[in-house]
Amino acid sequence: MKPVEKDPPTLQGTLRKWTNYCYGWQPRWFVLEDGFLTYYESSDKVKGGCKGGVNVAAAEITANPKDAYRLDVVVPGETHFYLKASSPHERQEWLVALGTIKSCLNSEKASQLLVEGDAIKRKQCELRLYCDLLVQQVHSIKEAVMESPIPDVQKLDETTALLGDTCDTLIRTLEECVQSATSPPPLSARCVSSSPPGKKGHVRSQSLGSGNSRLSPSKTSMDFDVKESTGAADENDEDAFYDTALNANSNGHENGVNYDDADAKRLKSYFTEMQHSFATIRLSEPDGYVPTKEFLEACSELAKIFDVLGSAAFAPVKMDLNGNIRKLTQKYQVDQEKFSTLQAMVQNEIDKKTTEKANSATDALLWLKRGISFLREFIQCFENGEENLTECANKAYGLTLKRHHGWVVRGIFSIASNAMPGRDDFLTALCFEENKSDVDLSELLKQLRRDITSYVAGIDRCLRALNVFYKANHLDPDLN
Ligand SMILES: CCCCCCCCCCCCC/C=C/[C@@H](O)[C@H](CO[C@@H]1O[C@H](CO)[C@@H](O)[C@H](O)[C@H]1O)NC(=O)CCCCCCCCCCCCCCCCC
Repeated sequence: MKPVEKDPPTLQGTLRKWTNYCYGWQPRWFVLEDGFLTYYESSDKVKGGCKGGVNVAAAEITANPKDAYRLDVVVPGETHFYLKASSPHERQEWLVALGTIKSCLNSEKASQLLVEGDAIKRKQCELRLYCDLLVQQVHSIKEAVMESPIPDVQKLDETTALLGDTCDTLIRTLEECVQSATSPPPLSARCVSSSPPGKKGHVRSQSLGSGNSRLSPSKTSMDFDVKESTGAADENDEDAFYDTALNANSNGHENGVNYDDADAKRLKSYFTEMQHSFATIRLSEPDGYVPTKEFLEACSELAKIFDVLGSAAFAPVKMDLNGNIRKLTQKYQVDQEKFSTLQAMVQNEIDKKTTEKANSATDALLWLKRGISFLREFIQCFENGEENLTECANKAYGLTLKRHHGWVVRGIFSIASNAMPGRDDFLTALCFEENKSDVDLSELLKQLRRDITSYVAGIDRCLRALNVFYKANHLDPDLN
């Protein structure tokens, strides 16, 4: 590593870069200079030209919370550099240099932080809450260490992971704060997405918490990655993980709802473009077993709604949802045939008396069920004519999740529900037409209502069947 005394900072050195599944992590020579991170085959091949590069101002830089060597430099939908330093200390140096460059480059925009809008005030509240959360989580870690001679490692792991997540969210929110101040964008403009989530290779209109993607300068001639990493981006993408793990035999379909010719002019929306939907899940007759694969696929697709809604405030919710999907996916993969239905998975734990074990499928599914019940109530409230989506979220929360949450999580919910867009922006966000401004909102709403009806019917079928099973086995305190 060679720091070069310059302002903004310059750094060069070898990092291992993820290439693909054949070649894995390969050493490459990286140069951070003039706001760009470029890489070369090796230090002695610099004259041969760089293999790729990224405009640091436009990139999200993340320190992997689980791997102390790894950092990611990502321009959402464009360039993914998954990197490993040779030591945590070296990673830190790269992070500091990249972060410093980023803030240098953005400081001109940041200096315009004079606009005192509602958005900023709300973000300030979020920041305060995240600080409280940090204090609380540090306290929990302290407790976990002190409570007995042998610290509870699992509790420690969970709390430290949460602490990392909170820090990430805090930082993202700070970035959003700066960006709201420099250019408060109308949500309808923010969520413009020409290709929807759920399709491979889609360009996320806005990744969670990445304020920068919103204001990213358009791709410059330097934002490129010479195709060394076929599929590497997908393989490292959390969403892609679920698609890949669950989707081995799945054909693309238009959310399984049959539309006749009269629907030929259907507007593209979150629902028409989704690959997996609750609407298409078929339960076994007459037992009502819920197919594991299809259910988890539909849940993964649901988690993508938070990318569409696009606020960092939804990050903890998405993370929790994906965490439970991951737990169930992992168990499913142990024996796909045996665990082809959700009930079979839970029954297996009942038989082994492990339903109450940490990370059990039973517990993960219980929380998924609660989340989906929340969604069900949220939609119901909207369908009943409530146009204020924060109200819908509050109502649904009171009916489903609130009683299971302590004050910290209630605070997180409050942030998330206040980040809900207004009705029109919400509808526009669900619309995936390229020229959203030309779309007749009432036409869109009519279509969405039809799609939502079959979506909700699918949710109801699954929830009913799962509730019967959970109730019969005394696995859900809400039902007994
Ligand atoms: C309307 C938008 C706001 C969405 C807000 C949803 C409500 C979120 C409530 C706040 C959740 C904060 C995140 C973390 C919470 C967890 O602490 C909590 C408990 O976690 C569980 O702990 C167990 C151990 O005790 C552990 O074993 C288990 O694995 C773990 O999960 N988790 C929860 O409360 C679950 C929350 C899931 C919420 C999913 C909501 C999905 C609904 C999406 C609504 C989108 C609205 C647009 C709809 C458009 C039409 C499709």
